Order: sequence, then C-alpha cells, then structure tokens
Amino acid sequence: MNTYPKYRYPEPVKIENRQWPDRILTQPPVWASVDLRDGNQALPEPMGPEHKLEYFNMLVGIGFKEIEVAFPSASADDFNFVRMLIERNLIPDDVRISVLTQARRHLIDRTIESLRGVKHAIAHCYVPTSDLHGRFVFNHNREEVKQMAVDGTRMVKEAIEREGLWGKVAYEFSPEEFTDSDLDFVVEVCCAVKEVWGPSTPDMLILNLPATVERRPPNQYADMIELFCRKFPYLNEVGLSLHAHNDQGCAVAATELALLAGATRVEGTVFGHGERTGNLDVSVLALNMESRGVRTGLNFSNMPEIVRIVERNSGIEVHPRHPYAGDLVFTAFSGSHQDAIRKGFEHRAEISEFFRQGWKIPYLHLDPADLGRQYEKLIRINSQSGKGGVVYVLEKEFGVYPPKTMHPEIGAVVQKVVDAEGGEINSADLKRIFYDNFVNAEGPYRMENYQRASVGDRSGSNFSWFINGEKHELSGQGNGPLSAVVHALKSSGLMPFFKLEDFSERTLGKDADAKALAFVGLRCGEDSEHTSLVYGAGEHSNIDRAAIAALVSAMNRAVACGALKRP
Ligand SMILES: CC(=O)SCCNC(=O)CCNC(=O)[C@H](O)C(C)(C)COP(=O)(O)OP(=O)(O)OC[C@H]1O[C@@H](n2cnc3c(N)ncnc32)[C@H](O)[C@@H]1OP(=O)(O)O
Ligand SMILES: CC(C)C(=O)C(=O)O
Repeated sequence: MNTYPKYRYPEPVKIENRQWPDRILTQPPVWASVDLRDGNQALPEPMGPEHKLEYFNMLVGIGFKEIEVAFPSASADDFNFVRMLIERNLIPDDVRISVLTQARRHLIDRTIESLRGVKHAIAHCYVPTSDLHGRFVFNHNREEVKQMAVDGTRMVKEAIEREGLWGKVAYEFSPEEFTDSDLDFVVEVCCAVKEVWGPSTPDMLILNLPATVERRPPNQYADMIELFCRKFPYLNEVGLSLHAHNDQGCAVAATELALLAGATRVEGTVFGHGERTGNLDVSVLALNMESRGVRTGLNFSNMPEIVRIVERNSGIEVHPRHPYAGDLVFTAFSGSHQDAIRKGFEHRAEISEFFRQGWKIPYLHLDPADLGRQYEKLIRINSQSGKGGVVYVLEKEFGVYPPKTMHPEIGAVVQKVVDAEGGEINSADLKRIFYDNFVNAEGPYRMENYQRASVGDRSGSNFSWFINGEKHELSGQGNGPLSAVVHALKSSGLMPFFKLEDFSERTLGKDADAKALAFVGLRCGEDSEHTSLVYGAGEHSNIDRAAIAALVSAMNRAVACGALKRP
C-alpha cells in the first residue's frame, strides 16, 4: 500500500548567503524567442511555413536577435522552413536562428543538414537530467544519462564541422527538467558537455537551465541558478540561459528572480504559448522591465498589431486580461477608478513634477500609448461607472466639457439608464443619453422668433414665449443676450423662481461652421435651505441661441425633476 503523501514541498537546494534578493535588474538579458518551436509544438494545429514566416518577421520586428525556428528532424515542414529562411536569405544579418534536436545521431545529422549555408545559427540539443526521466523514461542511470549528453554534444560538434559550419554555428545544451534534477549532477553533466565542446565564449556556448515543468516556487529556481553559478567552473565561457514554463503561473516571477541570480539569457514566447500552460511570456517580462525604466531592446509599441499576428497564426486568442496585450487591461469600469484616472490625466504635469517621474497615473502603471493603445478606450461605461468616467468619455471622445458642478447630474442620469438597460454602453450611446436628457430638453417652456435688438451697449431681445402652448410676446434688455431674456421673463411676471447661477459655453470643433454648446445652471427653489442646482445645455450654430436654448432646457429639466413648479 502506498503510504506516502500525494504531494510534497519541493526540497530546496542548500545555499548560504544568497545574493540575488538584494540585487535589482538594470540590464536586459539576451532575448531568445521559442515561439516557432516550443510555442508551435504546443498548438492544436502547428503553423505551416507561411504562418511561420509572418510570425518570424514579426519577431524580427520586435527586436529578437535569437529565434528558435524549428525542430527540423520532426517534419518536412519544419526542415523546409529552415531551408527557406536560409536559401531565400530571409534572416537579417544580426539575427541568429536556432534549431532543436534530441541527442540521437540521425536526428542531429538531419538538424545540422538543415543549417547548410547559414551565416550564423545555434544548434540546440537537450537531454533530460532528472532521475524521473533518466530512470523511468530512458531506463538509464546517471552515468548513462551523462554519456547521452556527452555523445550528443560530440555528434553535434562533428556534424557542424562536417557541414563546414564551425565558428558559425553556436551550441546550446539544455539539461531538460533542470529544476527537477540534482544540482551537483547537472553541474557534472554541463562540465562534461563544456569539455567536449572545448574553449568557448558566452555567445558560442549556451547552457540553458529549464524549468521544463514548473514544480518549484520562483525563489527556489533563483536559488538553483545562483548555486549553479557558484559551482560551474567555466561560467565566463558560457551564456547562462533560462527557460521557464508556467505550470504554477509563476514563470515571469521565476525568470525575474533567476535573472537576479545570475542568468544572462532568457527563452520564452511572445504571449506565453508553449506546452501545457505555456512558456515564459516574454512580452510581460520585457514590459515589466520597461515599466521599471530598463530599456530592453524589444519593441512592443504596436501591441494591437502584434496581437493580431499572433492570434491569426496561432489560432489562439489573447486573453482580454493578458497583462499589456489584453483588450481590457487599460480599461476602467468602476467609478472610483475612472474618476482617479481622469484626475491623473488632468494633473499629469504636476504629478510628474511631484514624483520626479515622467509617468505616474492612478491605476495605470504604464502609459498605454507606449504600446500603441488608445486613451479613448481607457474608460468604459457600465453600471459600476461613476460621473468621472462618464465625463471623461464625453470630454475625450466628443469635446463636450460640462462644468464640474454639472457632473453629478450627468452621472445620475447615465446611471439610471444603464441600470434600466443593463450591460455596458458604448460611447455613442453615452452621447445619445447626454443629448436626449440635457440638450434642448423639451417641457412646458418653448421659445420662438428670437431676435436680438441691441440698444447702445445693452443687449436687447424680442421673442415669442410659450408656456404649455400659450403664446406670449416678450422683450427685455440686459448685459448680454441671456440676461436680456431673463429680464424679459422677469418683467413679464412669467418667470418661475430661480437664479441663473452658472453659465459656460464652448465651441464643438474648430472650423467656421462649428456649433457652440452652452451650459446653464439654475438655482431653483424659493426656500433657501432647500434649493437645488439644475443644468440644461443648448447647442446652436449661433452662440447667443445656444445660451438661450440652454436656459430653456434647464427650465424644462427643472420642472421635470420637481425643482420648479409646473406652470
Ligand atoms: C521539453 C521539450 O519541449 S523537448 C522538445 C520536444 N519536442 C518534440 O518532441 C517535437 C518534435 N518531436 C518529434 O517529432 C519526434 O518526437 C522525433 C522526430 C524527435 C522523434 O520521434 P521518434 O523517433 O518516433 O521517437 P519519440 O518521439 O517517441 O521519442 C521517444 C524516443 O526518444 C528518446 N528520447 C527522448 N528524448 C531524447 C533526447 N533528448 N535525446 C535522446 N533520445 C531521446 C526516448 O528515449 C525514446 O526512445 P525509445 O524509443 O528508444 O524508447
Ligand atoms: C528543450 C527544452 C529547453 C525545453 O523545451 C524545456 O525544457 O521545456
């Protein structure tokens, strides 16, 4: 009977005086994309050459200088893709392609054959070093596993020499399942591999230490890397690479810590495609670093296009909450977030001065514009939204700038509609709600035949005033057209009790035909302890008419909400 617990905490390596927790990342690693190999091998439908080529060009555009493009011995498609890149001269001079193989002679020979004529490249061979693999997959003891690594390395070296590619093709060796292997044994295997390969430099011999399956917490990966660095005697002759999978969702964290621990190179895929839960997501790691001020050499400034290319070729959609690339990640639905973001944008210069930092905005740790994302999409409106977000969209999308004291009224009206209709509303709906409720609102009051009749420096107005359809001819004078209308109403005794408390006006658009949008706030109520401020808005090509329309609109709204008595 099995009396063991089903799961155990992974045994940490014994390390004293670890250094990595006190370090910070200030330099980018060498970035290596494995999208077209590890990412591709895990797609339900692996990419054909055309898809791979579009993807390859995208990776080059992002700035990857090392790209694993195939497992050439696996299929004719993979082999031919490598041949196509080389024969059609599609690899930029500063980019090295990489090809992966098992440590078996016929596979190695075929792999190196695929590189014929390449200017420079990396041949990558893997041998699992864990006891789980050694004993139960290969039926090998550790000595035999080490021999596989030694033989594989020798076969790769010989094949490279045979193809006349020595000096052009670097070697990468991966002790697969590094994090599930005995560290001293990995060091022993890597020493043996290095000795077969001979004297080298970090760009010509890469040791890639993978978390093939994420079985440990991130700090333990870092400990293993730091200990490897201490124990491996040829460290200055090799590039030390990471390759983390994401089974526990910590591949980014594990890689960040392992970089602190001494690794110099990172393998991963743009949005984390790869076996099972995927590989390290390079876009997240790189943009995390960028958000901390480290220039990475990778360019994600056109993220929406990168998303389109990856989705089109992989057939897998990017999750809407994917950090940096997801559709929703620069969107705020909730009212307090919307309000804070809007204020953050309003005070950008002061914030920058205060924190001595170019970018610091509530709820947004990075400028969406750096990824080619739109500010307009920052805020979306649903039942959780508040006035801040609503007004932000009106301002940014439609140039409608209501006065601050009007914001609560607009927020309440929109909230009521969204509550009634449910779901999310788009900006066009928002504009419609605003216009239906505030602009030229109808009710008992109506004006017709307005004529301006200035007398000296006083404004005069003559107009027909309708109350519940009953017509009155009025005229009055004032400091401006709006006050002339108010005086006309007052002197005729037809004005309900209100005080014109706020007025503002803005043109919508910049051309000569632009319309004006005016806002009028009325302080309503005869009892001074219980007054309320009610706004209306008016739109017209003539600024006087816009102001007067806003007044009529405000009076009608005030009647509708009970702030003024119905005439
Ligand atoms: C962690 C990773 O992602 S590693 C990359 C994995 N990617 C792939 O496997 C995709 C491409 N692979 C393939 O197309 C095929 O597996 C091939 C062409 C490489 C090999 O195919 P086959 O010869 O049919 O073997 P199969 O795939 O079943 O592999 C199992 C055999 O390979 C051996 N093997 C597995 N890994 C290695 C290795 N790294 N080095 C040497 N031999 C190995 C196994 O011991 C087993 O041998 P056995 O048949 O003597 O027991
Ligand atoms: C080939 C190796 C690096 C690999 O893909 C892994 O270990 O996950």
